[in-house]
Amino acid sequence: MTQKRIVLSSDHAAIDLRQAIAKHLTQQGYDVTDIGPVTTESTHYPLHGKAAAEHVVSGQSDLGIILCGTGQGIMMAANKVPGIRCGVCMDTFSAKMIRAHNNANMLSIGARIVGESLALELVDAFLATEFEGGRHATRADMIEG
Ligand SMILES: O=C(CO)[C@H](O)[C@H](O)[C@H](O)COP(=O)(O)O
Repeated sequence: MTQKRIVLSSDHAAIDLRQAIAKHLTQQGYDVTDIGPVTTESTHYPLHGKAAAEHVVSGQSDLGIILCGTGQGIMMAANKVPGIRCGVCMDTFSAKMIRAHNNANMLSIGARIVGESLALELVDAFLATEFEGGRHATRADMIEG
């Protein structure tokens, strides 16, 4: 099944890259919900990671893409929400594999590490890949605890 509804969020470190991703996905026909923030005023990544994660687990979006300076802090915050499996990716192989093997429902990107061109490739790889299930479902289920 194609996952069409995508929620985006970030902290202040990733506003421009997040908006470029939103434009890219909208052009491809995805139903994008960008929950901000919209200014570069300093903010707190845990708030935005949690808000995007709750958008996914509540069923308002199928998948989420979140960003902060490194991608790490906002990923940690998202993963605290039960039902979220989020990984930070800097290469397209990982972006595919967190879907294929880990059934990740969120992707995190570090805007102070990854440029726009690679970020769009990461997003495309993540969204184009389906979970393979089988032995990977057994393992993904074990993560839920
Ligand atoms: O990368 C981050 C967390 O993993 C966030 O972007 C933080 O905001 C960063 O650590 C600190 O950024 P700041 O602009 O120096 O406040």
